[in-house]
Amino acid sequence: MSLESIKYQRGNLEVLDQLLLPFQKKYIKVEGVEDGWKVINKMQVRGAPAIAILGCLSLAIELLKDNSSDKKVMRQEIEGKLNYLVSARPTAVNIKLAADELINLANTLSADESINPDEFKERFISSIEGMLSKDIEDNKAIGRYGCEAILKNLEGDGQVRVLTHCNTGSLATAEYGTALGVIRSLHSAKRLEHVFCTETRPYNQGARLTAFELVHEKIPATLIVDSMVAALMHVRKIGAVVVGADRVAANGDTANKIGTYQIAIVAKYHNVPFYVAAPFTSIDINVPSGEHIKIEERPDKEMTHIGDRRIAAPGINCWNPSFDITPAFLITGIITEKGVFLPHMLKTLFPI
Ligand SMILES: CSC[C@H]1O[C@H](OP(=O)(O)O)[C@H](O)[C@@H]1O
Repeated sequence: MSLESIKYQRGNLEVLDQLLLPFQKKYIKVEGVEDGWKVINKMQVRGAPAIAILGCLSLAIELLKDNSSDKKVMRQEIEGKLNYLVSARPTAVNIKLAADELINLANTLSADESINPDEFKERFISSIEGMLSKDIEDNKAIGRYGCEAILKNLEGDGQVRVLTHCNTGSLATAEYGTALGVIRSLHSAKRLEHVFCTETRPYNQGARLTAFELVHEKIPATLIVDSMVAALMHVRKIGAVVVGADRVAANGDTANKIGTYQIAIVAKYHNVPFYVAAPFTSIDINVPSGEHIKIEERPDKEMTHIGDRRIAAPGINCWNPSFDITPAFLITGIITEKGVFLPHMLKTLFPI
């Protein structure tokens, strides 16, 4: 059983505080949208899909307690609370797409006179609860397609070494993960020789979270420092790189954890296939290319300190973008729950 980032039963929502991992497993109660915004903004829960699911579930928790009998008031409040949740972190698109869909649903339910306020709440909350199981289903499909794509480059029935960056596993999604889901699928198929995971400074999603998930499931893995990727590819044959995504633009340019871009450059130099694993909920067809994606900048303290211990000279300036953009030409394929696509083919998959 992989680690659960989000625990939900109707009326009760808790998140695993990822700032304390891997040393302490502590769940925090989320009682509404204010709590939801805070745990996302502080990165106690993080990962594009998990952010969207947790944010929307925090609204469901609040709506369940709402005794309003006026659908129009409920609809208005829903829109305001979803827009507030979207503001917690700007780069990942999943929560924005989920908010747009839920606002459309609220408008439809509000306008339908055959639906009373209780039915409105029931249908709205059930729609949010469906996000959990759909995300897990999507991740399993991404795992299958990704496993197939990576193995088709291999002769015979050998095993493959894979490199991944940041955390894209059960701690970044409802369960199983995206890029780490592909790795889980390779491992289940007994075709995974080894995983190399980068520590992913400054938040250390790799050293603290991915390493935790891989050790937890006894998947053979080695942690490397972010600056070791080129040296590793020079001395070891890496069969593929697979990473996640926070927002994929219409032309396939991909915003992902800072450091992804340079890994893609090194992979291109070493002829290593470079895959992005992401559900359709991470694809923003309204954004034409990567330069239009807002990159979140995080507090200096995340760079100058590890926990409460300062590791950088006091007074030094810092630049702390949380993501970078990998241009589509460096990406071999985008692994989704509907199949693997060449980056430039994405826009053909969406109705005009
Ligand atoms: C499937 S998670 C996608 C994405 O989210 C992570 O960013 P953060 O830890 O800052 O939320 C990382 O970029 C993952 O690749």
